[in-house]
Amino acid sequence: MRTLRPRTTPTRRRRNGPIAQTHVPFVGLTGGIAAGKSTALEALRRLGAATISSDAVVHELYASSEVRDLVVERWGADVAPGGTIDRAAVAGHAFSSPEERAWLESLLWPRVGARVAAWLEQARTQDPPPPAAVNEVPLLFEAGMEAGFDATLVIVAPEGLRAERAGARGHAAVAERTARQLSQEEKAARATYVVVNDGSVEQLEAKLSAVLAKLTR
Ligand SMILES: CC(C)(COP(=O)(O)OP(=O)(O)OC[C@H]1O[C@@H](n2cnc3c(N)ncnc32)[C@H](O)[C@@H]1O)[C@@H](O)C(=O)NCCC(=O)NCCS
Ligand SMILES: Nc1ncnc2c1ncn2[C@@H]1O[C@H](COP(=O)(O)OP(=O)(O)OP(=O)(O)O)[C@@H](O)[C@H]1O
Repeated sequence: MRTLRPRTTPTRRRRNGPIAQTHVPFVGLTGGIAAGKSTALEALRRLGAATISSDAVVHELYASSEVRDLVVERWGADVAPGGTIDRAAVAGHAFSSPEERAWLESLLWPRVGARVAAWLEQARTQDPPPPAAVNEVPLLFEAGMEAGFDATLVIVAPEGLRAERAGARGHAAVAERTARQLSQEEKAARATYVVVNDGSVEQLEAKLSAVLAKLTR
């Protein structure tokens, strides 16, 4: 995927002072299935960060006729009953073979990258600047995207808790998705920051607040 760093560092005029250089760190948030990525992203939003989820962008893209029509052309009208994409049906095709999965990823990832780049440019003009601009990207390391971020943050959770939460979700093809992902340990080893989500949401938020403090120090 493309690098999302801006070409210039924005400048900002302080209310009673000279022009200040600001740099809003661009943070990639990732983790395994049901580790708590979205819960962490929401907590970071409450803590003042600008946030965007690549999963949510993918879901928006399916609502566009361009993406819907390309998916229907490949896998047939059954994946969009009544003209609306059925993501479980798409998952059934996408995870049926590495070729089908690669086709879907090559369709979506460049479009997600373009939307995130536009969002980042906008987030960096916010006044006051947010403490960080955080992008939740499930396949951050698998896609080799880490160089595009100022820092990466991995959410990990005990395997049992994750399995329980993933089961409750009812996603299609969970085993096939997991097989395409690095293990939690591998993700954690590559990360700038690791947060263990093994307590309450409030405890998770406190740990994320400490990470934000380190980022902005
Ligand atoms: C397969 C799809 C239709 C399933 O939709 P669904 O609503 O069931 O799941 P959702 O999009 O919310 O994703 C949930 C989780 O599944 C896992 N997952 C999604 N896509 C992939 C993938 N290509 N490989 C491995 N795991 C994946 C991630 O852990 C993600 O957080 C959808 O995930 C998709 O279009 N994926 C391909 C694009 C992609 O790679 N997205 C992830 C990074 S941008
Ligand atoms: N600390 C926590 N306490 C209680 N429930 C939690 C906690 N963290 C996450 N959950 C719950 O676990 C489920 C999975 O969390 P979440 O959706 O944040 O994970 P995810 O990594 O984004 O999942 P996915 O891979 O499906 O996109 C959700 O129902 C969420 O509400």
